[in-house]
Amino acid sequence: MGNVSTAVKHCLSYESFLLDYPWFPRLLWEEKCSELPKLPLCVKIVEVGPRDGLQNEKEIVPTEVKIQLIDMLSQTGLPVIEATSFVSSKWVAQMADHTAVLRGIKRSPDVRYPVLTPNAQGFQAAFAAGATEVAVFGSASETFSRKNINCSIEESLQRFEQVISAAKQEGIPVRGCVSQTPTVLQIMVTQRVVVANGLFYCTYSCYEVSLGDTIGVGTAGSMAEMLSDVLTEVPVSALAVHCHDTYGQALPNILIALQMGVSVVDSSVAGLGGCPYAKGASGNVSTEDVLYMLHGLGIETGVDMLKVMEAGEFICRALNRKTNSKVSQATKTIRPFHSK
Ligand SMILES: CC(C)(COP(=O)([O-])OP(=O)([O-])OC[C@H]1O[C@@H](n2cnc3c(N)ncnc32)[C@H](O)[C@@H]1OP(=O)([O-])[O-])[C@@H](O)C(=O)NCCC(=O)NCCSC(=O)C[C@@](C)(O)CC(=O)[O-]
Repeated sequence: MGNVSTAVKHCLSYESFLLDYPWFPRLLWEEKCSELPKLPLCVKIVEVGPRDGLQNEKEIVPTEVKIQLIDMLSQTGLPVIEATSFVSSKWVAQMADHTAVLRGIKRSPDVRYPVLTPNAQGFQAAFAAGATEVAVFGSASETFSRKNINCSIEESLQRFEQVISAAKQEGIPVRGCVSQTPTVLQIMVTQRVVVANGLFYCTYSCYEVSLGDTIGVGTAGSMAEMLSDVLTEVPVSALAVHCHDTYGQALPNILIALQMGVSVVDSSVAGLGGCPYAKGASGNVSTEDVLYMLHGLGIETGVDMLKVMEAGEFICRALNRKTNSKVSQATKTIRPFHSK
């Protein structure tokens, strides 16, 4: 029955299924189909490589390299590319060239380019530089909030209110990002008591909230538990997931989220990344690997995986390092299956 279940899952119609299993009754096929978790038909990928990916680089990456990376990504079909962040250069020197990056890129009319803005000062600078979308970012952990943005969760929510109200006046959409906590236990506790409230607050004003497993310790089980809690407060259409791959769990975690109805996934070209204020956190899940999984499931993204791989090769060459994308590593020797 196991093989049949797999076949049911991958068959678009009973008729095509019958070609392999001519003896299988229609009613049972329908029953099996209704038991399977439904996956979204389309997924929106939010590319975070140029910001989350590069912010942790020790050597300052030249502005032209950042611009070329974003320009290459703009040609791949990605609908959203997080371009940079308007944070303090004393905190994250790598993002000090935010204005030059935002002004230097060739914007595609089909792509949105959100930038991170932690406070009103960041918003004003981003707006002056021509940002047309911003993102606020907070945390479900008091400790991480202080380490990352130097304030308590409550203070951060007040700052977001200022950003959101200024953005609204200018007609600029705001995304929200919520980072999780450093240990599994804290995650389980704070997700219930803080994230749900924080998210409710954010979704009130943000068009979408990205739930970050910042240090990549989540499992399929904790993702399911966290999402079912959050979904009691927030509609699934307002949620995205942002998984780091520290423990190699990012893809299963994303798959669980998809099965629970989430259809927006943050990822980073070549798996670049890590948060400067989350020690030990490895890169984000790679965009190439997410695309390979999604396309393998028959889920549309509108993104050309081979072009993303080219952008990945470009940035890895510029950084003089190997890609973290398993798909890119594998396709150096093996032709890709799902090369859409
Ligand atoms: C939030 C602040 C600015 C507070 O920093 P602060 O020091 O508490 O700010 P302050 O208000 O006390 O001001 C101190 C100085 O900072 C300046 N300042 C104040 N605001 C700004 C600004 N926006 N841009 C530039 N400069 C700013 C301000 O002008 C002043 O300058 P001074 O008078 O000393 O010369 C600081 O803590 C900061 O920049 N933190 C950045 C943290 C960061 O970028 N972390 C990485 C991104 S989050 C992430 O990666 C997680 C995520 C989103 O991807 C999700 C996941 O992975 O799960």
